[in-house]
Amino acid sequence: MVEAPVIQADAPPAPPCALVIFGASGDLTKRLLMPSLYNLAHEGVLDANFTIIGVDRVEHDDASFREHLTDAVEEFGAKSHPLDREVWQWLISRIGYVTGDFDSPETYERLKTRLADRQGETGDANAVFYMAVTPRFFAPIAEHLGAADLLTEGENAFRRFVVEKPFGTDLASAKALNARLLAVADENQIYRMDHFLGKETVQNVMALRFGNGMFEPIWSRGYVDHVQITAAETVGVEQRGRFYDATGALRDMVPNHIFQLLAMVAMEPPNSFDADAVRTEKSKVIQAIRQMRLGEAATHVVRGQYRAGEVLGKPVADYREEPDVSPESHTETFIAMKCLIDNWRWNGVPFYIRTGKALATRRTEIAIHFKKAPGVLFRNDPDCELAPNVLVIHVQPDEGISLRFAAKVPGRKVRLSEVDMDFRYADYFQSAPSTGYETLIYDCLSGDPTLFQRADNIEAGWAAVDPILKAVEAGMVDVHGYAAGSSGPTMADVLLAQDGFQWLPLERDRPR
Ligand SMILES: NC(=O)C1=CN([C@@H]2O[C@H](COP(=O)(O)OP(=O)(O)OC[C@H]3O[C@@H](n4cnc5c(N)ncnc54)[C@H](OP(=O)(O)O)[C@@H]3O)[C@@H](O)[C@H]2O)C=CC1
Ligand SMILES: O=C1O[C@H](COP(=O)(O)O)[C@@H](O)[C@H](O)[C@H]1O
Repeated sequence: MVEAPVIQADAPPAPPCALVIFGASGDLTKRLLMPSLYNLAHEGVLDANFTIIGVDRVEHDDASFREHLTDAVEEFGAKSHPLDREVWQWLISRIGYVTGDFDSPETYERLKTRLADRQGETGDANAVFYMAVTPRFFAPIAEHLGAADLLTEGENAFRRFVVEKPFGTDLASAKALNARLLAVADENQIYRMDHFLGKETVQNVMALRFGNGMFEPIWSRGYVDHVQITAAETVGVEQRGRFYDATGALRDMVPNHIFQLLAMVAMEPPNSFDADAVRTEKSKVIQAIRQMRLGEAATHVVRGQYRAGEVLGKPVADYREEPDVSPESHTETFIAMKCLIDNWRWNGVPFYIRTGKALATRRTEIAIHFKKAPGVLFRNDPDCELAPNVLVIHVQPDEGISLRFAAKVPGRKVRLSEVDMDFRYADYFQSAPSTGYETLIYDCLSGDPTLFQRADNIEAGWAAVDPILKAVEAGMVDVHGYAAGSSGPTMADVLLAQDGFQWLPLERDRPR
């Protein structure tokens, strides 16, 4: 094996372990997992006895798999910094491969032999099994691992597995999947991935709320008017038409990513950063999202589908002409909805959500709109219209936090204007190149499940979404066309207008 290069890390190395990747020849491994592992190696936080074992039906031996990965990493770069050959050699020398079918017990016997050989060489029996596979294999692979006795933990050896998304397609299927996984492993061995939780700004919500004295006292229905959560993408469905047309924006984004953002903003302070303390608070708030009655979905939910248009100067086809999408498709590529949270803190405060593809700009943000100040002093002055204060957490791109408030325009007459106080991560901190998976992989290797979804988090998300899925199935929520490159269907504006609000514009400058 190649010796570890000396690189500065701000965290201790994760314990030694074999990372077994099912789906090792697939897209996720190539595009995100390997670049992330490279970045972790570059940071110096992988143990000298760290090993990767790929499992896939695509024929490879160790050498040809290493070559395949080297080509892939060259192709994608190490996600924003030039490849350091020394680090890559260090990592690649720890990679092996098992060819096999996920449905065949022999695959797991070969894997077992491989893990036993590694244990003989290194004295370490830790293993993490990463399911970078299509969801129909999540439960079967876990069951095969259980049957092959690969999930039994020793006194000094952990056995964990990571499950990718999507986790179920509704509440019933998510429960069924949880039941099958929990039949072969304990909850603390299961790491359900939600890559939004790996985003630095999402994690920063807890620092903002609980590490400062000034925000939490005003973080409730007494001061907050409403909250807007946006996850706008410029990309269309690209090559994922088959998956996306059967899924839609609601299932793809809301019960997982968007509700995780909502939970970060709306949960009660946990009594520690212990994983279960945090995840219990998240579950509580997601469970408190009011479940819509069938008829309510028509007024609280807007679905959209993109039509031909132009995004960032490039033509985009009508969604129904995208590869592997039905020409009659009614699947939504955009969804906006109003959520109410039935708890003491948030009673009566609407949380508006919108997410969609082929929109004018890429922007993920959480905007807390505060109640207006009493207008007594300025009530007769047309130059002094009071606007609400808005705190925006910019999740991506250009991560940061900004606060909008009113200031006097210089001059003899009193006039008010809105100004922004703006914190940008990039101005203060140097961040390491990242795919977004590094923190999550490191945490899983280190045994910290805080940023992974517990079974009850997932089920709570689906429970809030299920009534909407039923209303859609019953044909009660139409799908409205919107031009690619726009801000979504106009009905999304109506959704807020009927409550007297407006979305923050998707296309707006953030002054420096
Ligand atoms: N790709 C991405 O950017 C992202 C993916 N994900 C999730 O990651 C997971 C994997 O996605 P992705 O990498 O795109 O999928 P891929 O289809 O690219 O990769 C899956 C791999 O598993 C192999 N495979 C399929 N069936 C078997 C079998 N019976 N036995 C052995 N090997 C088999 C496939 O081989 P073959 O090609 O021959 O079928 C392929 O190499 C999914 O859950 C997805 O939702 C999540 C976020 C982003
Ligand atoms: O999980 C998914 O997320 C991406 C958006 O993630 P981001 O990190 O690029 O913002 C989305 O495009 C995809 O449809 C969905 O499956």
